[in-house]
Amino acid sequence: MGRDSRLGPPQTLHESALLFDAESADILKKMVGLGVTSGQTQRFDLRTKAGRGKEVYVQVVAVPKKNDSGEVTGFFGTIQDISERKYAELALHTRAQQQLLVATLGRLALSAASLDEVYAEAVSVIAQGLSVEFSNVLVLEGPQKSLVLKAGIGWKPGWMGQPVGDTQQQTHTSSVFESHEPVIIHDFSEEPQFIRSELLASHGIVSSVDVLVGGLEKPVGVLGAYSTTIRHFSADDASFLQGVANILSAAAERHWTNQRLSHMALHDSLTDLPNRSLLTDRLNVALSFAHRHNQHIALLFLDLDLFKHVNDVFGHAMGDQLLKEVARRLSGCVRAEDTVSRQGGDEFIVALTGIQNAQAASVIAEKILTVITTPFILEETEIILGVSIGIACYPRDGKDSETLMRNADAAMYVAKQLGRNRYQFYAPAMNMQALDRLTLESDLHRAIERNELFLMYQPQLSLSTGDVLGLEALVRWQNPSRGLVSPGQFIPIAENCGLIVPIGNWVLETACYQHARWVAQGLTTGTIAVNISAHQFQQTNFCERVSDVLSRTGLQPSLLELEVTEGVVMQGVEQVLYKLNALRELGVHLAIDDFGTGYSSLNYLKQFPLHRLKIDQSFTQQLLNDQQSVAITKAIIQMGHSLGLDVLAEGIETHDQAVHLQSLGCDAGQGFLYAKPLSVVDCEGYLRATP
Ligand SMILES: Nc1nc2c(ncn2[C@@H]2O[C@@H]3COP(=O)(O)O[C@H]4[C@@H](O)[C@H](n5cnc6c(=O)[nH]c(N)nc65)O[C@@H]4COP(=O)(O)O[C@H]3[C@H]2O)c(=O)[nH]1
Repeated sequence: MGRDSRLGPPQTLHESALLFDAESADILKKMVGLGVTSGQTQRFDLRTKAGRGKEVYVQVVAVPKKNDSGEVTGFFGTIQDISERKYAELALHTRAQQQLLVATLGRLALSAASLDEVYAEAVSVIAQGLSVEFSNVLVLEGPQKSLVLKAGIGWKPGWMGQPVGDTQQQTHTSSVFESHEPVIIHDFSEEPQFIRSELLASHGIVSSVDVLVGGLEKPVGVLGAYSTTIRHFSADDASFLQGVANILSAAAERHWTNQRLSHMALHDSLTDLPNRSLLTDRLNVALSFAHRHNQHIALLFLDLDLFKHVNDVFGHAMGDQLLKEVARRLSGCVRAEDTVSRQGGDEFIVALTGIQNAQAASVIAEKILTVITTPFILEETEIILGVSIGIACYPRDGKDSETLMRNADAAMYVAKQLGRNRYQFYAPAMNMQALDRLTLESDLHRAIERNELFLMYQPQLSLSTGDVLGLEALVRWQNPSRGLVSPGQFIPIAENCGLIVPIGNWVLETACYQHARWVAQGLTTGTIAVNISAHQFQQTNFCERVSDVLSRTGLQPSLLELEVTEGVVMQGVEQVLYKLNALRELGVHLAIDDFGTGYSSLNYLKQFPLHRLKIDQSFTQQLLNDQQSVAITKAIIQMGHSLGLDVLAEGIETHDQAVHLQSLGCDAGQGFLYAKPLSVVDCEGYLRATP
């Protein structure tokens, strides 16, 4: 203050005013003036600067001295230092303000649409709460763990969104990451151990306080307040800042959790590809865009061929790995704006947007066929896959996502029917086929109870002696409105809808019963072969059922031959082996049907207790004009013999085929050359006529 205290108490208003700075002196004079006119005692607080700039608060009480006529002639009074109380009051006020700010930020953090909004509010809260010119939120981003200026107050334009450092540099922020404690710097020039970042240096920052914005798995970043003049940030300042940081870390966690949840809701958890609902969303957006801009969209429905075998033979873990790899390869076939999605199982949908014409889709389909048929190497095992692709195009094949998906699916089904590993564009007739499939399925449900199924029997002969070695039972369905339906038509449908089990059981029982009768009549000593489908074979009580049928029909077990396809025995080798052994114990014969068309591994075949390999009729029929078929047939016969098995060729239609097969060493045959599948009556006649 501007008066020497050795002079004693001030005697005049002027002397009193010298105690204060100009602003407070002015207030003093005004208040005393008010006392003169009102004649009232004046009581007021003044703030002024003491030595070294420290602020001092005083309370002034000025009591007017009056003469006999009541006029104010002077003042006496007191000036009391109330700084301590005032500072305490101010601190309380600041805390209350800060709490209010934190509470407001907390509320905003709950309702904000984005994290950026919360960050922006946080820096303004810091600036207000600590009365600083500079504040910021630095967020850790990217693999390099850069600290990016996400929000700030006071910084020059151009810095926002920029990386301003990382956790590796020896700065005060890296120290925050290391210690997880607030770092307060009163004066950077006195803390040479910290490199001042370019951001701080270019703004002339002298003092700082920084705290960590923590996170459950990793820190979010740092929050800081800065001053260009020396400022002694207190522990209270740091704890206010930490309060703000805690709100940010909770908001960031909540934001990431929401992001994760919505990602999970829209993506397939195994491959991370978009799922059906994200695909539908994107497709709807793309459809309205294509509508406005006269563009085409193609939807490719993909189903992996024989993927189930991979799961069965190599296990689900390998199946999962394979699906991930398939997803990766598919994503590599399309542009970023296209969508590859997994529908579940081994089904994928690829949506190609903004294509010039429908034919452009065939280029991608070819690409997909190439990448999927390129062998996959997983855990040193080579796996070969195929894929059937159905293509539906907007606007030609459908105007909405649902129709396009349905039609692409129908086209995929046709691609599968046509022999797999190919693509097929949708045609309106395909939906009729799908409808037909459905009505066929519902008719098939009633086929057994309405006695519409019956069996035909096809003789199997020794190629060298011409003796009848046995018969193969082949099911037929005589439907009143459809007429005679071939098994090629209804067996795959029965397999898909589970009806194959009751149908298969009926066939087994009927064939065994019929054969036992023929044996009893002395008409045959050969076997009866019955086709067993995968579902039937997989039933846990399959062996008991066979044994039960044998004892009920009285058929000798060695006269029953069960024909299973390669696919059936390649499903879960351990279990199959157990079942096949149990069947052998019963005394039943086992044959592998359609051999050469599947994926048998010789290693497994060696372990199975088999009696016969049946060469698929496709090889027999190509025998005379295709060298490759000759080579395969020869190899199958040699392999069968080396495993001690009997080999039978299916579909022999000509004498030349029979001679050729015999020359290759084939043991037995069946086909139209000898006899077509025969009704019970015709078969009886055939057996009687055969010596
Ligand atoms: N082109 C030609 N074909 C010949 C010749 N000789 C026989 N075939 C036909 O070839 C098929 C042989 O049966 P598959 O390979 O077991 O193939 C069977 C079998 O996989 C399945 N199937 C038939 N009956 C049953 C059954 O009771 N249960 C199960 N699960 N499947 C059955 O349906 C398939 C087709 O049966 P089908 O239509 O009866 O057709 C039979 C038979 O009629 C020939 O010389 N030339």
